[in-house]
Amino acid sequence: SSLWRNVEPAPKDPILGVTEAFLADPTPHKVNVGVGAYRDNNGKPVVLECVREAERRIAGSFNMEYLPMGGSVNMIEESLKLAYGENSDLIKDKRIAAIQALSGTGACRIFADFQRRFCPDSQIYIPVPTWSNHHNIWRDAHVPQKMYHYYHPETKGLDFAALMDDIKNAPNGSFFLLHACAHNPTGVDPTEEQWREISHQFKVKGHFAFFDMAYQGFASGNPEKDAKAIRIFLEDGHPIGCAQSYAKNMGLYGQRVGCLSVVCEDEKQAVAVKSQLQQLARPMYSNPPVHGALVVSTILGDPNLKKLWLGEVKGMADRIIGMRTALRENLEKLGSPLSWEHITNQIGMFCYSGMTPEQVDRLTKEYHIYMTRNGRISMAGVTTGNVGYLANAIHEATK
Ligand SMILES: Cc1ncc(COP(=O)(O)O)c(CNOCC(=O)O)c1O
Repeated sequence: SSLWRNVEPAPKDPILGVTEAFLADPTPHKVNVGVGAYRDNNGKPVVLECVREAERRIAGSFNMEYLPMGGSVNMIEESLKLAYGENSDLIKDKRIAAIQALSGTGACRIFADFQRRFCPDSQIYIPVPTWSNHHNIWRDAHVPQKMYHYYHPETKGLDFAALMDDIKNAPNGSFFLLHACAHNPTGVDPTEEQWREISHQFKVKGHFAFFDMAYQGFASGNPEKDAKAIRIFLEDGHPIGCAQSYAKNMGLYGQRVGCLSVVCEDEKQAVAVKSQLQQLARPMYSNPPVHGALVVSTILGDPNLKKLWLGEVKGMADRIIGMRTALRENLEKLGSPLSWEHITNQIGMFCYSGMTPEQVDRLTKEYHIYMTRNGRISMAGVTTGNVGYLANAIHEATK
């Protein structure tokens, strides 16, 4: 139609574009360490046994009626216990407004729209670098973005001093987006002590913390440990916001299951806030899908299935941690002149290798290894079968 003549092709998504290029490559020994999705040691996607068992249990037993606008009550309850703790007083006092979201992306987006609607003059401080889609989400919510220092290129670790300066220099009551664990793309997380200092400074400044927790359990293998940053902020009395996702830690990528929660002053405020979160969902997609939420609440609601899940999520984390060690050791065995300590210091799905876009291009052209041009390696794509090949290519490209 002539109406769309001025519609330009959208720019390629930096992450999904890598997968397209990988799929188009006919080379048999090609390696995909681009997309952030777990793969087993044969490079294959994994459906957790706890998920298959939950599916078996619910098969034929649920109807196709609409969920309430806020989504599955059971899934929300289980999600809040996971993020805030089994014995959280905030849950007991009904101070948390929460809705089922379309995975982590949906949770971030509804929050961004909520922030825009109820704090129209606010901005959001986003770490440098961050998951590329964060910029799109708050842009489309019309919330102006500011950057805060996070990654330190020289040490390939956290630039804590610069981070604290930005927190101190931001206007009082600023909104900050924080990765709860397994920072994407750097794999660099503050230590527990650093989180305590950040929380203290947020208190002094009256800043608002919005935690994006897309990897709880997937980082260390222990969901309680991976929620430590949130628990520190809660102990300090911060009224945080939190986006949860079951894409990675339960392998429910395509089921789009997540939860958005906002800590309120009291039950009355939580009821009001929840009703407004639902109002944002209503014109966007009306209500969320049934199946994935039922899988999550079946697993988390059954002690045996939850135990099975805890073992499986630890298994995924352990495999990745093992590949970090293997990649680093292979590079050191090759006599690389560079330090690769950051490969094992970093945590979660990704290793921020420090390779330049040109070096990444060489890996792709000469070795058919695919990763985003920022040098981020999705460790889930590394296997005992390709780690030697990958190390050799990285060594050749960086020596
Ligand atoms: C920090 C963060 N938040 C949120 C999300 C949202 O994930 P989802 O909406 O699937 O729950 C993701 C998923 N990232 O996708 C993998 C990649 O970077 O290659 C994420 O990394």
